Amino acid sequence: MFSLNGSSFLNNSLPGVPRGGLSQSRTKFAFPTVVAAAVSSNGRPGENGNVSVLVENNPKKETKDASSPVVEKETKSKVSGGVGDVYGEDTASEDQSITPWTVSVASGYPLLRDPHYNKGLAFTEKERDAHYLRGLLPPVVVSQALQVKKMMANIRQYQVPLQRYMAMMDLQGRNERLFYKLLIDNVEELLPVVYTPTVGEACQKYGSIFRQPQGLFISLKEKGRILEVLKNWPEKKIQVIVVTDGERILGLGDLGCQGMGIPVGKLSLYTALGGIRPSACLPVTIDVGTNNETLLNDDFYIGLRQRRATGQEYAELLHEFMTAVKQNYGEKVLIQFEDFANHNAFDLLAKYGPTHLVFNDDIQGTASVVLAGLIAALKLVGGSLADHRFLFLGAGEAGTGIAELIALEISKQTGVPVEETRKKIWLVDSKGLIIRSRMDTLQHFKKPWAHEHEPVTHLVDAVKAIKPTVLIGSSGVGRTFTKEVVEAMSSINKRPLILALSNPTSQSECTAKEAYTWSEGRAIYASGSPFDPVEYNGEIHVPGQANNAYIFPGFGLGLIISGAIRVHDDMLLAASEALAAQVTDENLAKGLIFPPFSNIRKISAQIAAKVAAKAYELGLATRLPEPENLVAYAESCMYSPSYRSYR
Ligand SMILES: O=C([O-])CC(=O)C(=O)O
Ligand SMILES: [Mg+2]
Repeated sequence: MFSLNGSSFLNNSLPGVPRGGLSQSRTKFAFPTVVAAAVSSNGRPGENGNVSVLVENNPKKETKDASSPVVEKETKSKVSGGVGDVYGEDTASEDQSITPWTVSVASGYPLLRDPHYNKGLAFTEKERDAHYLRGLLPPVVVSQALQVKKMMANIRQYQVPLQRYMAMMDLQGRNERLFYKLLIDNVEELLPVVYTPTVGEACQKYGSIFRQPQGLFISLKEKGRILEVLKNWPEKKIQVIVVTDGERILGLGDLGCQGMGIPVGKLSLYTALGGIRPSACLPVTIDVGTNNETLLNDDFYIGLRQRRATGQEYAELLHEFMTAVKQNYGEKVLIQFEDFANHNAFDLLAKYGPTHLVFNDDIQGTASVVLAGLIAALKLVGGSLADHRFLFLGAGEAGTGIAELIALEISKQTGVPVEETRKKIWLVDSKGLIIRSRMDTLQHFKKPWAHEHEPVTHLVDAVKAIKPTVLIGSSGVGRTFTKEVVEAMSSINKRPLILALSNPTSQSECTAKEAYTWSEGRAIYASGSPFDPVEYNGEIHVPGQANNAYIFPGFGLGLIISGAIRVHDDMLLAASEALAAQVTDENLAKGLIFPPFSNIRKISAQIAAKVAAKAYELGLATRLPEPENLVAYAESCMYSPSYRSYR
């Protein structure tokens, strides 16, 4: 698509195209060779309400001669009662080639089918006249507020979470602004639907519930052509890409191509919670195969039916992708790696950190969120971070990422080198406590955590030996904080801090109820997936949700508004401090070490401001001059889902 700029064009018809669109005039206008759109300054057709005329077509692979007007070919359909079949579509047999070029006009019927501009029953009388909608809608005109009310009532009727998810995805594909309005206004209720935990089940069943494709699929078949594939995406001004290769979806393992639900879900949070425009978000799934036998044998599987490519073949595809992204979208596009397996996640971050604006949510996002929770929790348990001892179950992306950020923060606070502060932090993996004697066989990202100690195999024994004040689960394996483990934590600490981070709910190390019951109401508990409040001995305990969703949307917004070109660890620390500062005494009194999600857009603006300030301080920001009030600036940049008026 190329843009025809100029304001007069926005208000008038395309040359040769009657106002009101091609759909009403197909017999007069055949095979337009011009692909044109009313494009506003942000590259999005009519984003500012200029939806007068939008024509898109794809005559690239034109097989017919554009100069021979098809209209003159008197083809009469034999299928549907002799209606003119000017394109020969109905009369062609199934094995006959025809050109599938389409003409869509953001007016009349196609306007109702375009999720970016559709408002459904909220189109005003004036808009119905101006955009040829008369008769295409029932007479009533309703407000967006009423549409929200109706959709929420509809969604609440579904008892099965996956049905709610599908209803939300359908809405996103039908009326984007209404989708975001719903999500923003009902964030606490709908986050678990479009995101963790339901998105996990959606990915597991993605093939069977697949309807409209969402996002960009880049498979081994596209090797050598990734730049071309990026150009197929309809939006040109991309600011955030979330990419997965589906190898470690939440704690559910390898879901191959069906991991697409994750980038789609994360990006809808970028918009709803962080205010990034939906048109600037690009979900990507890289399909290099799957080692999941169930999926390989599933008729409905949507991905490549082969085992995962590894080594050079994998690295080359990823490198082509990273190069093409920078070439197509420039230096300032944020690439968020999501749910890659450990063996690739660390390497990708290390490899592309110096050359691209990359962020690994599972390593860095989780770390920043958990550190924020710990900083807030200090007000309940006392002392400084350096006074605490930390024990992790799980030494993968989340575990080692959190551990490193804690060590870094303690080092900043105390001036003690990070090599020393790491000694306050112990990790247990599937083979037991990570200790010096295991050094030779440890993966590189575990090595900094190998301290001097006797071998310990079981978590409960590690708790007894290390005597941690904080226990963090990040192994992706559910039900591992047993009664014995929680009791051991509670016998050592007056207020044991227990974080069960693995997702979705089925993989949680222990439930909120278990943590409160087994600690006799003393635990300070937060989990990756949400749990309801729990009553124990007449007292209500509210579990916090230690989920990345607190940080990445605001973090990304901060990078974008400052025009940052690289991510720096100090930005993660700044984000943690900004989030921790949002936890009120009232929250803490309920045992909550994270603020409620209901305030998340305000929180995101605070995080964005601190991250942007750090980018300026570090000389990594390119948007100059630095805005005076970064919070106000962040807020002013945020997308609002209210309908625009169409002239
Ligand atoms: O998606 C979430 O809820 C958090 C996350 O990144 C993960 O568990 O991989
Ligand atoms: Mg993740």
